[in-house]
Amino acid sequence: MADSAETRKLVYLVTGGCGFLGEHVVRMLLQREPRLYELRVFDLHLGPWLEELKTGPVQVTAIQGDVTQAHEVAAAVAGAHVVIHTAGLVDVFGRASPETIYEVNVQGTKNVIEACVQTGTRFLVYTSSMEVVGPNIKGHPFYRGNEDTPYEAIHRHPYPCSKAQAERLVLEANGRKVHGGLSLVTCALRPTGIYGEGHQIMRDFYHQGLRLGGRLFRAIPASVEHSRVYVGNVAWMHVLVAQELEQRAALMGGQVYFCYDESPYKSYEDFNMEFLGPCGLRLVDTRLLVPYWLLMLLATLNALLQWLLRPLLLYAPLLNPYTLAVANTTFTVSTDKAQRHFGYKPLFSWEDSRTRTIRWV
Ligand SMILES: NC(=O)C1=CN([C@@H]2O[C@H](COP(=O)(O)OP(=O)(O)OC[C@H]3O[C@@H](n4cnc5c(N)ncnc54)[C@H](O)[C@@H]3O)[C@@H](O)[C@H]2O)C=CC1
Ligand SMILES: CC(C)CCC[C@@H](C)[C@H]1CC[C@H]2[C@@H]3[C@H](O)CC4=CC(=O)CC[C@]4(C)[C@H]3CC[C@]12C
Repeated sequence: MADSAETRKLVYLVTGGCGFLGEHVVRMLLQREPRLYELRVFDLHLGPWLEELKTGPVQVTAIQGDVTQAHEVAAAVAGAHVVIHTAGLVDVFGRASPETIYEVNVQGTKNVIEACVQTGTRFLVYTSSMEVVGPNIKGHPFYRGNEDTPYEAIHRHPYPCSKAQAERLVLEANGRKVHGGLSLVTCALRPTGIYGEGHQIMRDFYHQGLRLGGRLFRAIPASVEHSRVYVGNVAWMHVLVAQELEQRAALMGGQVYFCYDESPYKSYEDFNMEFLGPCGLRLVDTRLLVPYWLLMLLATLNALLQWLLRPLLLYAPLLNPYTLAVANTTFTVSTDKAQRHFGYKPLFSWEDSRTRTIRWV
């Protein structure tokens, strides 16, 4: 049957395979891709958990490498059937310079595309982001939007700019001839804010709550809604896309898909409380709101301090003018494009996603 050695013939490469999302993609592939023969996990920093995967029926090859180094990427891609490119520098806090963000997110993606072309790899799945669309610099709400909803996608921050540029490169590469004469088939997935096991910001909020005696203060009005998506479902969508891209190349090639599931639309803080509440934290009197002008003042102060302290130390708190604007702008998606195009249905229900995340926090 599907698990026999003859049916195992595909080689997958996951870049960023040791990150928050990447690890879930790696584990999902091992569980849900019966044709897998070899799984290459490429990352700047390899996780020790990879060792335990090396004893199974699939050959798991850990590759320590840098996507900004074209030769390292080409060596890892050579001979792979599918590349899932999740590696990226996720930084909206000013930890890395704009140049580094572009180098990793844009040049790194160029290197992955060129490696596919040079080595004859035909299928490329790119992890983009909702941030490619918005919220935009004008703070326009995006309410229950889909992939075709008109929206002024204008950005200034290096992270969304770099993701948008990289996504464009990936989509434009669809149809390019690869070594051997066949065509490259690409598509991009746009997760909204991902949560689940391994979500560091959730842990940061938890520890902050503990420091404040088990309380968190509401900063964003409950009416500002965000779409959030469970990491297991994002990973599942990547695996499904990778599996279906060959059969449905004409339909899916060059397309973008929002990543969605049944997680409820809520404000960023109310959503986090779904997990932090059962872990013993409470949101102080839900009618009391930290005034917006005070948040803006603090965010601006943080940005100023970051700039002043830069020569001495890295000061990169969660609150800055950009994160405040994102948290304070409604961004919700409502779409069934992934279901129509490749039969996606969330693998994990909201209850299941919630339970797993609470257990992890
Ligand atoms: N976390 C979120 O809410 C969202 C994330 N995304 C995208 O999903 C992808 C994965 O993000 P996360 O798992 O959250 O981030 P992460 O930081 O946990 O994972 C990224 C991985 O890429 C690796 N990496 C970074 N620079 C590299 C380089 N130069 N060469 C090789 N590997 C490198 C890191 O070591 C890390 O393991 C990113 O492309 C991000 O833009 C999209 C939407 C939402
Ligand atoms: C009390 C403060 C105002 C709360 C700050 C919360 C912020 C740290 C987070 C609010 C929204 C988050 C972003 C959003 O989920 C979309 C994202 C998509 C990505 O591709 C990367 C991560 C992120 C930018 C995410 C980052 C943290 C927030 C800004």
